Amino acid sequence: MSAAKCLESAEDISDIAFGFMGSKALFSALNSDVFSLLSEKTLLPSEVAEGSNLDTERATTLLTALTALGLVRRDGDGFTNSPAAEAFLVKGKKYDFGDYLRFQIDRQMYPFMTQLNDALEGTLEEEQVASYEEWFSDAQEAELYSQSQHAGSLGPGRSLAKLVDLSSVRKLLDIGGGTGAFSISLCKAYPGLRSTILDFPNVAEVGKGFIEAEGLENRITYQPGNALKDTWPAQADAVLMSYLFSGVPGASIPGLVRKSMDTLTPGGTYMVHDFMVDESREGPKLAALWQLQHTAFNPEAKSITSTYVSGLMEAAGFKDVTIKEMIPGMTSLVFGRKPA
Ligand SMILES: Nc1ncnc2c1ncn2[C@@H]1O[C@H](CSCC[C@H]([NH3+])C(=O)O)[C@@H](O)[C@H]1O
Repeated sequence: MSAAKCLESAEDISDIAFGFMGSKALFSALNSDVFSLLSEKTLLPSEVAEGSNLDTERATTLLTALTALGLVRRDGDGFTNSPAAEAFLVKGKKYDFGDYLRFQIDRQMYPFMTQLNDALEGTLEEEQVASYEEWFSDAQEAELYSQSQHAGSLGPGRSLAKLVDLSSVRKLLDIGGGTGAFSISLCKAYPGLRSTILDFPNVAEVGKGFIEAEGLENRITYQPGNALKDTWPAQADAVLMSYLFSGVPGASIPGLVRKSMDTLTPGGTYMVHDFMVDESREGPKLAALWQLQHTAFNPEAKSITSTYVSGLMEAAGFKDVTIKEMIPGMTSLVFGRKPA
């Protein structure tokens, strides 16, 4: 349960209202490679300017903002990375997620937020409503999104492999599986596993590259298509839907749960991973905000709770339905078993 913060002051409101300036400072610094330049050293603004596409005056302005945000810190006359920036924003570091922020968040999610008001009021123009199908019919958009999503999902895929025992599963169906990050992590953890990914054709093209790079092309294959319209591969002993519910119209979710029940072999496992808020609707904050973000381009999206998902699964006949937190403060996993 997340107890929501209850604000008292005007400054608290300003922090939210002006938060977008901080987001942009972070994205601009990533685009200009500032954190990589400052990695394990202290530089003057002129030296940052020299190593980037900034000039000294503007490098000073940006470094000052980054310092005020705590992403960077002063060190004598110069600037250096905070421990968080050093660990998570420097290119090539093990836990670097800078490209995910730069590509998916800054270039794709941020612009969608400018249409949130219209989305909430139901006045979005037809062409602003971006089902993933239309959005990803543009190969470049599909690539930009999927490349960064891939990096973000490999870790959660490893967590899933530990949370659910898939040792007796032979055939996984990864619906909306994207570039296969979950399938790759699960196949690495379970040598007897094979996966079929159902996703749009342009996503499949990007995914094939990742799968070949892992040498898993014999175990992970694509069936390109639309999960809401096209036939699914018959008979799987596990079905996974990770971040599918947040991208489809809310009204289609119950049908996806029932269809998973029909597709699974007896004893099969169904897993749903997504942004889910608590039943109390107090948070977690990032789950609630991500649901709002999805509404900006998919106004028919539903703000789901984990108990809504577990209820649908139980109504469809799933047993031993279990809820676990996956990405702390952000996503949940609900899984259950089809009776043998
Ligand atoms: N109707 C649909 N049919 C097939 N795939 C879809 C549909 N709607 C959304 N998707 C895909 O769902 C994915 C959401 S992103 C999540 C990718 C992956 N499951 C992961 O967790 O990393 C994108 O790759 C979309 O193309």
